[in-house]
Formats: sequence, structure tokens, C-alpha cells
Amino acid sequence: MTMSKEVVLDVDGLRMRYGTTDVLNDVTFQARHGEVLALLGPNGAGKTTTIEILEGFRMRSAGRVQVLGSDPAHGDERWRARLGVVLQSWRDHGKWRVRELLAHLGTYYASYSSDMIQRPWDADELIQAVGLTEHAGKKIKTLSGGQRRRLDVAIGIVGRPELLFLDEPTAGFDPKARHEFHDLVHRLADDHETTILLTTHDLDEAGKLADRIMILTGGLIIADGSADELARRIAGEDEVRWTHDGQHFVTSTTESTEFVRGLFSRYGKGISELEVRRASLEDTYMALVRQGEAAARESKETAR
Ligand SMILES: Nc1ncnc2c1ncn2[C@@H]1O[C@H](COP(=O)(O)OP(=O)(O)OP(=O)(O)O)[C@@H](O)[C@H]1O
Repeated sequence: MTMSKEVVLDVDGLRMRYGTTDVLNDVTFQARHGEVLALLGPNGAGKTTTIEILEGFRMRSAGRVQVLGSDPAHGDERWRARLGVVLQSWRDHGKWRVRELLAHLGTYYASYSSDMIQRPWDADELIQAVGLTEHAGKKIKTLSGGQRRRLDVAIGIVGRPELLFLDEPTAGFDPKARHEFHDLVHRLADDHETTILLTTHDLDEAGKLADRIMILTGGLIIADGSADELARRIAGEDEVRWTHDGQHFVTSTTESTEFVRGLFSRYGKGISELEVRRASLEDTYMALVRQGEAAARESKETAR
């Protein structure tokens, strides 16, 4: 097996119960070295819970979890140094300056440097990579929300992690910052072969960044694949609109080309304002979540 095929995240039958409420019922997936995975799901689906379990911040109720070859419930400092985590905004140390803080946090990783991976990331190079060069000397409390979020990302990657967790990384970013962040994620994955698991509610972002999209709902991963693979799972989603004899029509079909050919052979020039809209990732996502929720309801009723 080559390095690029190495499994770095291996989750099998993960369960999480808060009190009497089951949040994760049977979450199973793997991620391989250098892959970018997006975890999507409605509010409260358990995305943060899943990520926190993988990071070793939360104890699971059941299931097998291996992260970089270790069980996160028993991960040691050496293991932790190989992970990068971007959670909530860095609120402490408001009086620290950007470069100062990153250089300071970087010292923690120095003893975990290896021939393969030089740790930490040089503070100025890192500051440039996240687009904070102009603000390197500023106190953290004077940064804008978006600049702080960039700093959060820098803090998450200062140790040159092999595996990076990003929980809603671009919340609060303006379009330019979002674009630059997407470039950074591509560079981390392509140049540094960082494996990345991110959560987002932005489907466009998931489509752009992720090799694979996983949809979590009803305590299960109900879909796992590239944006195209997920779209192919949802049949009948192309929407065809047209006008005939002054009347507007709309229909959904899996065979839009065939359908349009039929329309023209029947009505010829009588057809106008023809529009074919292919399923967007949002349509696919909504359809898959609806299916997942219906299946979860059904299995609850059967269990009663
Ligand atoms: N410490 C806790 N104790 C009890 N219930 C919790 C706890 N943390 C989360 N939950 C519940 O678990 C469920 C999943 O929460 P989680 O934050 O993992 O979801 P999420 O998918 O990240 O949601 P969002 O998209 O809103 O961020 C929610 O119903 C939440 O209320």
C-alpha cells in the first residue's frame, strides 16, 4: 500500500448518546491520506460531536475509532501534535500580537519535528499563507472578525498537522477571504498532503473544496461520495420549463434530453422559453436529507 492510500481516519459504528438522546447511531467512514472531506448535515445532526470525538475532546458511547492509527480516547501528546484543530474563535490572549502568539504556539511543536515534517511552520511564512501579513504586529483584540478567523486557521496549522479538523472555518468570511481560504485548503491538501475534515453549511464551499462529501442526518452518514456521485444518486431532478400556446409548463425528469426531443417533435416551433435546470448540489443535499429523515422516522416507528 502506498503512502497516498494510507487510512488516517477510520470510524466504525460510532455511537454517541447525550443522556437519553441518541445523537450518533452508527457513523461509519474512512478517510485516506491527503483527502479533503466535507461533513454536511442539518443543525443539530451531530457534526461537531463527531469532530470532537475524533479530536479526542469528547468520549464516545460506543464504536471503533482510529485517528492516525490511535484511539483518540487515549491519544498522547505526540499524537496530538500531528493534529490541527480549528474550533471557535481564539478569544483569549487579546493583548498578544499575531506574530508573537503564532511564534509562541509554534514552540510547542518543535520537539515533534521530523525529517519528513519540519515543525513548526515559520511564523512569517504562515502569516503570509493566511493573508495576515499586514496585521502581523497587531494585537489580537484589534483584529476584525474575518481576520480573527484567519488567525484561528493559522493557530490550527502552525504545527503542520497531518490531519486538520475545520469546524465551519469560513463562517463570517467575506467573499475575498473565502476565496483565499479555499486556495489555502487546496495548497494544504495538494502541496502538504494534509488530510482535512471540515464541516460547513455552505454547499458551494463543500463542492469546491471536498473530494468527498458526507451527509450526516438521523445519526447516520446517509451519503458519501463526490458531488457528482451524490447528484447521480438523486434521480428525476432535472427541471424542464417551457411555454406552449402562451401557457407555462414545468416538469421534472431524469431524461431531460429525451424529453426535450419529444417536445420538439410534437410541437416544433410552438415551443418557446425552454429552460433545462440540472440538479444543483443544494437540490441533491435537500433530497438526500429528506430521504434520510424519512428513513430515520420509519425505523423509529418500527422499533416502537
Ligand atoms: N454536551 C452536550 N450535552 C447534551 N446534548 C448535547 C451536547 N452537545 C451537543 N448536544 C446535542 O447533540 C446534538 C448534536 O449537536 P452538534 O453540536 O454535534 O450538532 P451539529 O451538527 O454540529 O449542529 P450545528 O450545525 O447546529 O452546528 C444537538 O441536538 C445538541 O443539542
